[in-house]
Amino acid sequence: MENTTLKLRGMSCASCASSIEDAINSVPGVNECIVNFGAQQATVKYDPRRTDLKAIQEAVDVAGYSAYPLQEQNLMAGEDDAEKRYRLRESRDLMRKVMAGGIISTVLVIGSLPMMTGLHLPFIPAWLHNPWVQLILTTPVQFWCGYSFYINGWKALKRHAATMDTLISLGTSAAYFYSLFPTLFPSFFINQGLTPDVYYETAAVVITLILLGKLFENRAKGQTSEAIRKLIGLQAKTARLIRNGQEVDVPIEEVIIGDVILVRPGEKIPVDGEVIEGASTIDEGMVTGESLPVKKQPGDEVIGATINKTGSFKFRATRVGSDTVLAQIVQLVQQAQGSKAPIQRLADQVTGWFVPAVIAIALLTFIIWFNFTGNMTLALITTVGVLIIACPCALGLATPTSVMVGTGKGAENGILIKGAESLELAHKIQTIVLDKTGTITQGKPTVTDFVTVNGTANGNEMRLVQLTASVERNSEHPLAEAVVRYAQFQEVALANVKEFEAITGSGVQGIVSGHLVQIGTQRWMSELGIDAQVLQQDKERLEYLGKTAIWIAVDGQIQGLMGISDAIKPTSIQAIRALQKLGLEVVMLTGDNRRTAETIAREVGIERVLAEVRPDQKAATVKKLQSEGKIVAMVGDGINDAPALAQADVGMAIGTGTDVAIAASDITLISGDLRSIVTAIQLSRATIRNIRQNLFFAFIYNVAGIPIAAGILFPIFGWLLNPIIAGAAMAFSSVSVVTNALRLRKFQAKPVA
Ligand SMILES: Nc1ncnc2c1ncn2[C@@H]1O[C@H](COP(=O)(O)OP(=O)(O)OP(=O)(O)O)[C@@H](O)[C@H]1O
Ligand SMILES: [Cu+]
Ligand SMILES: [Mg+2]
Repeated sequence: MENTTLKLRGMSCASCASSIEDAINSVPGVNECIVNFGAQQATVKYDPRRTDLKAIQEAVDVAGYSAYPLQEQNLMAGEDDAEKRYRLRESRDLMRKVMAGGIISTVLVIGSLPMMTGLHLPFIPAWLHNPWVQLILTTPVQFWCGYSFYINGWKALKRHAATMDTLISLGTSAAYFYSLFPTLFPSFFINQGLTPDVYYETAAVVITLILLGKLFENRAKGQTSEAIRKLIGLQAKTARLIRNGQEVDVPIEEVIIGDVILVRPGEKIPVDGEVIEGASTIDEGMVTGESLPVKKQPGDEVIGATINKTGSFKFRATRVGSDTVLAQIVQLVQQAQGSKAPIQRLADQVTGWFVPAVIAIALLTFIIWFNFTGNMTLALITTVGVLIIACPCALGLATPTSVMVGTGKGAENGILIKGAESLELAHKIQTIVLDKTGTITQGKPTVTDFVTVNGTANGNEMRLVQLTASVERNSEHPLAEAVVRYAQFQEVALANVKEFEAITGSGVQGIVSGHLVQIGTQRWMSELGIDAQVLQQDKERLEYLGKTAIWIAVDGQIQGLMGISDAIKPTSIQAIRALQKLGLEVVMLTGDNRRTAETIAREVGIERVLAEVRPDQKAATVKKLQSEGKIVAMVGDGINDAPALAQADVGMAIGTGTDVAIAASDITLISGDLRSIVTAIQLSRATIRNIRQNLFFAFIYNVAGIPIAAGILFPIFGWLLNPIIAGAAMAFSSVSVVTNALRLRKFQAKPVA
C-alpha cells in the first residue's frame, strides 16, 4: 500500500471536497481517500500494483480540479513558491472583481433607492433608475465577477452534483433573468396592473458580497498554515564548512552527510549532527518546546535550526535535507493538517445532501408563494433568498480550519500530532499510563551501588565489573549503558563475549573467557534455579531507595548485586499533579520490580502501579484498562512500549526515545517534559471547543435563515429576508468561522498546578 498526499486546486467549497473524494475513490486500486477542504489536500492510500499517481491525477482532472503530489515541492526551499504564487494570483483576481463589483453595486443600490424606499429622492438622477442602465451595469458583474460560480456549478452538474456554486449561480441568475422581462417588455407588466420592477442590484450585490467573503477567507486561510511557514523559516540559509582545512560558507542545500561544520555563538545550527569538538549551550526551544538551554559536548546530538548560545563548536552532519528533524516535523504537521477529524465526517454527510435539499425547498417556496399570492415578486425574493442563505460553505470550513491551527500550535509547543483524530480524542482521555524508565525518570541511569559476595580482595571486584560490563556492552538497554559507563569510569578493559543473548524483560547473558555470566532480575534468577538468598537484605534496601537492583551470576552462582538509580525528571512531579487536577487517573506501568516502582510512584504522587510487567504484556495491560471502559493514553519511550503505544487510544512517545516508539505513537512529545502531556490535552480541549463554536456559527445561519428566507415570518410580521442580507449573512458566516479558528492561534498552555 502506498500513501501519498496531493495538493488540490480549484475547490470552492466542501461539496467540491466530497466530489474529489468520490472521483479518487472510484479509481480502481485506490483503497482510501480523504480530502481536506481547509488544507486543500487529499490523502490517498492506493495499491501501486494496480494504479499509479497519474491515474489518480487524471481522475481529479476529469472531475474538474487539479492535483499534484506534495513531495514534488521542495520542502526546505523556503515557502512553497508555486503554492504561494497561486494563492496570490487568486487573491489579486478576487480583489479586482470585488472592487469592480463593489463600485457597480453601490451605483445600482443608489439608483434603486427610490424604488426600494418608495421615496422621491431628487438628488438621484433618474437615468440611474433606468432598467437599461441597470442591465448594462449588472451584466459584467453577473458574468465576469460571477464567472467562477457558473463554471464550478457547471462542473458539478456534469458530475450530477450540486455545490455552493450551483446555489449562487441559480440564485443570482434567477434575479438577473427575471429582471430581463420587465426590462424588455415593460408593457406586459403594466397592462396587468403590475409595476415592472427589476432586481439587478440584488444579483450584483450578492455576487460582490460572496466574493468579498471569499477574499477574506483566502487571506485568513493563508494564516492558518502560518505554523508551517514559521517552521520552515527556522531553517538556516548557509553553513560554514571546514573543507581541506579551510572555512567556506555554502548554501544549506549543499551540505552532505559527514561534512564538518563550525558554529559560533549566536548562530543557527544548519543541519542535524553530532558534536566532535568544543562545547556550548544550545537553545532548542523552537523544536522541542523546552525553554531551558541544553548543554552540549562532543558526542552529543545537535538539531538543525536550533540556536547556539555560548560557545563555538564543530560538528559532523548526520542528517541533511528532508531527513532532518525539522523537515520531518514539517512533513508530519502538513500531513496532520490534511487529515480529517471524526467530527468532520458528520459535517461532510450533512453537506452532501444539503444542496439538493435546498434546491427542493427553494422550488417549493416559489410554487407555494406563487400559487397562494400570485405575487411574482414575493415568490422570487423568497426563492432567491433561500438559495443564497442555505449555502453550506461555512460548514465545510468549520473543522479543517481549527484542526490546521490546532496542529500548528502543537508543533510550536513541541507537540507533534500525527492526525486530527488523535487531536480530537486527546480531550476525552480518562486514564493515562506512564512508563517509568525514560518517561517519568530521565532514562539516564547510573550505577550507584555495587555489592559483591566475596568482598573486594584480590581484584575480585574489578574482575566482576569486567565480566558484567563486557556482557552488557552488547545490550541496548539503558541499564546496560549504565553498567558500561561504570566500568569505563573504573577504567576496566572489556573482554570479548560469546553467545550473547538478551532475554527481554529479564536480563542478559553471555560467555566471557569460559565463564557463563547472567545479569538480570530476581525472577529470572529463580527461573534459572539460581539461589539469590545471599544479598537479599542489600537488594531490599536498594529497592526501598527506588533503585533497580540487578543480580550478577557467574557459572550459576550469585556473585554480586548492582544498584542502579535513574533520577526523576524534575518536571514529572508537577506534570503528574496537573494531570490529576485535570481529573485523569494516572497509572505507572513498568517492567521494573514492584518495590522500586512503588518508591518512585510515591515520590511523584502516583497511586496505581503496575510493576514487573513483561514487555509482551504491556499492550495487554493497556487493553485491560480499556476494557474497564476507559479512554486510555499511553506515554512511553522504549521499544518495549511500542505495542502498548499502538494499543492505546492515544499513544504518546517521548521525542528523546526510540524511533520505534515514535513510529508507533499518535503524538510525539519532542522534549521529554511530561508537562507537554498537559499542554496536549489542553490544546485538544481548546481545539474541540473551537470546532464546536465553528459548527454552531456555520449552522446557525442556515438553520435560522432558511425558514425566514422562505417567508415563514411574512404572514405574521410581514418580514422577508432580502436576498442581499442573505448574501451578506452567508459571506459573514464563512468569515466568522475562519476568524474564530484563527483565535486558536492565541492558545497558550495554562499552568495547572
Ligand atoms: N540489559 C539488562 N541488564 C540487566 N538487567 C536487565 C537488562 N534488561 C532488562 N533487565 C532487567 O529486567 C527488568 C525489566 O526490563 P524492562 O526493559 O522490561 O523494563 P525497564 O526498562 O526496567 O522499565 P520500564 O518498563 O519502566 O521502561 C529491568 O528492570 C532489569 O531488572
Ligand atoms: Cu456559500
Ligand atoms: Mg522504558
